[in-house]
Amino acid sequence: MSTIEITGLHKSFGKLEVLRGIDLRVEPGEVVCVIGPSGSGKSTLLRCVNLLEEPTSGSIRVAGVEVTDPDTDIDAVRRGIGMVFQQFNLFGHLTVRENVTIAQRRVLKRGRAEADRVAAENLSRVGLTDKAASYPAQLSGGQQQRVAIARALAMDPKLMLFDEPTSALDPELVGEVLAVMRGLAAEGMTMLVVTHEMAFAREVASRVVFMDAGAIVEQGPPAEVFGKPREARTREFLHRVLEPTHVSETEIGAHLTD
Ligand SMILES: Nc1ncnc2c1ncn2[C@@H]1O[C@H](COP(=O)(O)OP(=O)(O)OP(=O)(O)O)[C@@H](O)[C@H]1O
Repeated sequence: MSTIEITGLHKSFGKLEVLRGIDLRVEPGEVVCVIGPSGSGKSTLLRCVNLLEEPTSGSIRVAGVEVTDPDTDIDAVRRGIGMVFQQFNLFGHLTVRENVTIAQRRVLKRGRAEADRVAAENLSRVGLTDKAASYPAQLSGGQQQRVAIARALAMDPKLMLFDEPTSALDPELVGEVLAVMRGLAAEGMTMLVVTHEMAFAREVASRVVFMDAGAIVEQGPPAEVFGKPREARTREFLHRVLEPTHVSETEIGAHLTD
């Protein structure tokens, strides 16, 4: 049974058709990285998986449960999914430890001692044992995002969704978050990751999915998608994001005399 099975997914916002028939499966233990131009629908796809957006049509099964079925207990489905967003969304008035324990206590009804133990375990996993008593404002962006990952992990997710988790970070802090994600991938966590970090996708993904204009244009192992892209649109995108832009003097000249 696939962890995620998306079939014929369409999503429109008014007249704007953002997802135009997505078919995608994520198998247990896979790390699937979704890449593509800005506005191609990557975040919307991720948000449909746990019904943060309501699909216009199509089917989404998470661990065999149809999330679009009105009878599905969506909160129960969400409990099995760890979400990590671009923004860390930590509570500023709570310590790091409290940020990692609050949902465990309220949602999973764990007692304080058990929640603290799980928090300590997961803060250690993301390398932040010494920050448990700090407040978010005392941490760097990279550390705050690692707290957000520890918070998600503390809920024992079966699957994790990452929506551009490093986009809000200064470049020197990106590596520490990617290192934590790399560690999770190595542990066999099932991950669906929307990312602009091509090096991460290339090294860590079991499969790379290239989206453009609301559709999956091509997908495959990173060596194939990055090394020998089949579709012209994939090649153009990769050329644009991987190559430094060179504008020759002739091109500048041509532009000026237009
Ligand atoms: N709630 C919304 N209401 C209206 N339009 C929306 C909404 N959410 C997204 N869109 C539009 O849907 C399109 C796809 O957005 P989405 O965020 O999924 O793209 P993306 O590929 O993740 O882009 P980026 O890489 O820039 O984050 C965009 O044109 C966006 O403006």
